[in-house]
Amino acid sequence: MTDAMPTAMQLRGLTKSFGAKRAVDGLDLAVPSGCLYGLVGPNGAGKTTTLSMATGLLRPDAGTAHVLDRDVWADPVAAKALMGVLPDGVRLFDRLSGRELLTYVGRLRRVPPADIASRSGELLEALGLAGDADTLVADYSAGMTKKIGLACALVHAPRLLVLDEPFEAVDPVSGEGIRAILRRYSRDGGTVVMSSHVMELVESLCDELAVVATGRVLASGPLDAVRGGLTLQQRFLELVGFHAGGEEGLAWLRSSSA
Ligand SMILES: Nc1ncnc2c1ncn2[C@@H]1O[C@H](COP(=O)(O)OP(=O)(O)OP(=O)(O)O)[C@@H](O)[C@H]1O
Repeated sequence: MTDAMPTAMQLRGLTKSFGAKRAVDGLDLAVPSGCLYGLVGPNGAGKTTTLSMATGLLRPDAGTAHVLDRDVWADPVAAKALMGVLPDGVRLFDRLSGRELLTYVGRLRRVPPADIASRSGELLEALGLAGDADTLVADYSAGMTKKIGLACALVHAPRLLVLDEPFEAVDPVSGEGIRAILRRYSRDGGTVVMSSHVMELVESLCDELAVVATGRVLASGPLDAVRGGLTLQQRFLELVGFHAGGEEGLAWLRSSSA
């Protein structure tokens, strides 16, 4: 990382409401180039909405999003060419096999055909999908679908990867494979922004992070600075507020009352 490198992702005052619900509330974020950046927060914190606005999938009500100095909403073609995105819950063309889907995405991204073939083979192998390369994506499990989505995000060798819950539904062996891919990608100068609920994962993988709740950043920066001597789990609970109790009203769940 050098001072000359542009900030990989810069969000300023991002805001989005759904009806009366303010999902993202003037959110600022600066992700340095070359780092593995985690976005953590409780359910409904606004992580997916933020990443959708940052990647050109959802138009903000206010604020700006830049990736590598390109304005995502003023110059979407240039900005999107620099990014690989694994969105949450977006449908893939699932009547294609894994290999066909990668070929399709590679062609859309103008990757030369010979490179698409070799990169697809390597990605399918690295993600444990080689044996299902010719199976329809519609017949993939949730974890396999996540992995082929990640392969699609990588096939054009983007400079910035934006991943919404990349480890969700993924088994531990594949998870280790994905970590290795992301570490290598970052070592080679790529930047990763990923959301996750798994604190141990963020702690072991990410250099920097932001804790988000109710659409705002509660804390951000290098991992050790955010943790402040605690585990990330402890610091997270401290920041978002842990409400113990509430289980008193569930007495009917006791199996002995059946
Ligand atoms: N399309 C939508 N229409 C209405 N409300 C929405 C929509 N998308 C998100 N929201 C609301 O915006 C808030 C933020 O949602 P978002 O999906 O961004 O949170 P999240 O941090 O990604 O949550 P999770 O960790 O549960 O995936 C929530 O209150 C959610 O109900």
